Amino acid sequence: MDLLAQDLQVTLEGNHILKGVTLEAGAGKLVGVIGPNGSGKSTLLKCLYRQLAPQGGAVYLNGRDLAEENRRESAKNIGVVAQHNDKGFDFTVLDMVLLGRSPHKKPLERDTQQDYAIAKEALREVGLEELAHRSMATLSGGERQRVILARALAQQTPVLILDEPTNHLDVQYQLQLMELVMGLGRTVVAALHDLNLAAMYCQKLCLLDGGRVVAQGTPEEVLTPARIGAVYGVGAEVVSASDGHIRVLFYPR
Ligand SMILES: Nc1ncnc2c1ncn2[C@@H]1O[C@H](COP(=O)(O)OP(=O)(O)OP(=O)(O)O)[C@@H](O)[C@H]1O
Repeated sequence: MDLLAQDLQVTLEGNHILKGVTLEAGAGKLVGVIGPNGSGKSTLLKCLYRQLAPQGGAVYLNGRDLAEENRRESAKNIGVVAQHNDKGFDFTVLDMVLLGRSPHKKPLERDTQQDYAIAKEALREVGLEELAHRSMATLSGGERQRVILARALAQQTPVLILDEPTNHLDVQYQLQLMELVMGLGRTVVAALHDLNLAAMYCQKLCLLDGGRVVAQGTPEEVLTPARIGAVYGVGAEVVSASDGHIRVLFYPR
């Protein structure tokens, strides 16, 4: 599915946070949203998954304005891994992942064998099938993050919105998660702090600064030393790695 955010304007408590942000994620593409702290990445993502209604502009899914769809319909199309996953400590891991099935069911409808099979498969994909019956309260931060991804996978949506999905993950799981997400063939928009993960896995990057898009394009087009210096205030060197992707080295100024 094709996702288009067009000219989004968001003002929160009198502060103009998004100032005309346009972002397009073509079907099956992995698009990274990057930018310094406070640049508006989470705010943009919240508009995409409808936690926030922009004061101006609109979000279109395959050309249809999301604001005109009911939320249940949107939840069948858009899965989310948000930044603060501090709810649901009373749940087991499997129950948490089964919640991903709820947009596909009627209110109070019981989970079917198929729901269980989908939830278990999602747990297997994130490497946590052995923790299915553990309480969420006993998990490490990284394990919890992977459960939340499994819940979004179990939702089986064509679009995934991920807000710093590699938060809390060690380097092995960071790479595993990005490989998994890339291999899904779904439309993914992910806010990422790690510019090297962004360069390795995203087909397209959207760089935000002060609530505006300052560059959009391939990692090679967006991640230039001059632009990184201007936006992040650090020295940077961009090198070609043996895997064919660029990497950025950082230096204090
Ligand atoms: N509810 C709110 N009321 C007022 N200001 C807000 C609100 N939510 C966010 N902001 C402000 O909007 C700006 C953008 O925040 P946002 O969380 O989108 O940035 P971000 O790029 O995701 O940052 P980070 O990398 O630190 O997670 C920040 O200055 C933040 O303080």
